[in-house]
Amino acid sequence: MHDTFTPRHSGAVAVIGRPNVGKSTLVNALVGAKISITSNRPQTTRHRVLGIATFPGGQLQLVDTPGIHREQGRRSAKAMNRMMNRAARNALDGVDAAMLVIAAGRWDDEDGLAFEALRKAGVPVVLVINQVDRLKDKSTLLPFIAEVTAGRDFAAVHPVSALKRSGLDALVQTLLALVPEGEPVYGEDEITDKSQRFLAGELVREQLMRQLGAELPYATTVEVERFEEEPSPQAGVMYRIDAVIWVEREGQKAIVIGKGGERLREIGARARVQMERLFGAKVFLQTWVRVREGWSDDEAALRELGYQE
Ligand SMILES: Nc1nc2c(ncn2[C@@H]2O[C@H](COP(=O)(O)OP(=O)(O)OP(=O)(O)O)[C@@H](O)[C@H]2O)c(=O)[nH]1
Repeated sequence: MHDTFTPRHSGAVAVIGRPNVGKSTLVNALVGAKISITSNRPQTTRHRVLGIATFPGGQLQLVDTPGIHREQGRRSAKAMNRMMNRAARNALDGVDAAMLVIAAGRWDDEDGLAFEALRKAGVPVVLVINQVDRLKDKSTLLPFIAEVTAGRDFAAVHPVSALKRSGLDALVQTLLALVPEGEPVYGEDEITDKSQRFLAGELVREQLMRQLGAELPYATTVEVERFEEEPSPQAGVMYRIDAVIWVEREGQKAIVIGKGGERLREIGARARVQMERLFGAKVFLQTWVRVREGWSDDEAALRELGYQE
């Protein structure tokens, strides 16, 4: 009740972490809907997706930043440091706080460099230790926290499980306290600044990654050619969605389609279920695979297909 008299807070929070630690799962859990795609294949996230999470105490605009903490191959520590500082400055422009997400029990030099870059950019950093549900021996958690936080001034440390949604309330309270006082920037029922059309494409891409795994050609993208909302006598509205999966070679097309078209059917069927859940309406989805040679090297083609690095 007395909440009415407490000022609300609102601000942007960057989500940073190595591939596969669970950033997208965390954003989805905080927002309460599926807006950022997840798979167990590293580097799933190619676009910055802003998740909007509104609570009684205020609103967090979550920026999923794939760039800053990417595996940099065998570069020297110095070059890597420079790159991270640059990436941090760009990605962090205008954010009020950052979450450095790690997986419980795992911390490496790259996490240390990311922390330094964040501190240099002047944002408070909350350490989010995700996947605590996977720890076999829970007594290892406290020594791990002690080791990671030694000499590093994190604004707060939160062990969580994004998958099981545990520890998230406390994390939200911390984040709200770190962002400035202010009224929500977005409406209460808004969950992302991305269009439904964009999200539909992402859900197809998620199924491609899940179902093809290592077989998936790197140069694959999804273009939503048609996205139409129609009145439906039974269900209010329904959506007609046509999605094209672009690959670079005929051989890759055969892989995506599968024997007798089985794989493509399965990809479409599962993506449709996810879309219906997200949009809360019936979806008719058609998917095609098309070949366009060399698109991944062609900047104009990339822009046309909706890439924004
Ligand atoms: N057990 C467990 N698994 C988790 C948890 N959070 C995420 N995962 C799993 O970890 C895998 C990677 O999760 P993502 O959310 O895609 O990871 P990400 O950090 O966004 O990955 P990129 O997009 O590649 O940067 C998925 O299979 C998730 O289901 C957690 O709290 N516990």
